[in-house]
Amino acid sequence: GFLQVASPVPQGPNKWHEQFPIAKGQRQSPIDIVTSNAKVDKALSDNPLKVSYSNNCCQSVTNTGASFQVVVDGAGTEISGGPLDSTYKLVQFHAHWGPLGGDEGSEHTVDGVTYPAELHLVHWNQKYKDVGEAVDKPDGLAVIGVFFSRGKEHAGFKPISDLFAKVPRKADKVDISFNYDPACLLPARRDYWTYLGSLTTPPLFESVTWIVMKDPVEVSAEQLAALRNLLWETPSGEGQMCNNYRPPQPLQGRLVRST
Ligand SMILES: CCc1cc2c(cc1OS(N)(=O)=O)CC[C@@H]1[C@@H]2CC[C@]2(C)[C@@H](O)CC[C@@H]12
Ligand SMILES: [Zn+2]
Repeated sequence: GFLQVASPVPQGPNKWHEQFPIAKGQRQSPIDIVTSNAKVDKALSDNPLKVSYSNNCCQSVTNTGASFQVVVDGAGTEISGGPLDSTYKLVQFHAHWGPLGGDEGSEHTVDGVTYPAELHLVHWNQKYKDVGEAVDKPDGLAVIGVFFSRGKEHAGFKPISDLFAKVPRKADKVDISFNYDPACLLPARRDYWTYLGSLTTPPLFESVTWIVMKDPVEVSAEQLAALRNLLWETPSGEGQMCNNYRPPQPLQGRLVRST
């Protein structure tokens, strides 16, 4: 989890409730997905999740000080169907990861199992005028989570992971001049779990319909290591960005549905 230190470095997750009481809310994320408790919902397959991304939507990669973030021009980059009652537009994607070589780092866990990293593709509901209006509404956001496992190199992730060395410091930014279709980061099998949750860092708004893909995608140890080209503030000064994940939160009786 995040480091427990005095400001200016951000406070760790178990201190967030002091400034953001919603941290102890009824629909916080991430959660541990207990697969035996997930309920298969035919409605999810009757109206399949539709992912239609364009291949020139990615504008830039930036170091937010908490993750990398690929900023997307959402034009024509939308998802709908599945658990969603309207069209949601992609605005950014980022990830969370653990220590070098470790197996923790994902935010969601599956029957207590962690993955070395988790990608989040963040979308906002088109019924709102912009992401700023959508961000704190109960149906405002939809985030697709994809687990990264350590294995062979992910050719589709390489153009992005090669850019991390160019944005070492907070607010560093590099333009993406090549065509890139973020759908290449999704697993081939599109089965998922879905539940109502929240942002996983402050402001922790309870505005996210989570869609967590069941299958991880493989990335190489080098690609996981490239995440550490990103630097952030630590108590002893600048250090490699890692462990930027929130641990699982109480389910509070929520239902997790499954395709
Ligand atoms: C990394 C945590 C985070 C913050 C935010 C989002 C997504 C986030 O990651 S996560 N892990 O999917 O919850 C989506 C929308 C962002 C929000 C932070 C606050 C805003 C930037 C608002 O000011 C307008 C859009 C908002
Ligand atoms: Zn995230």
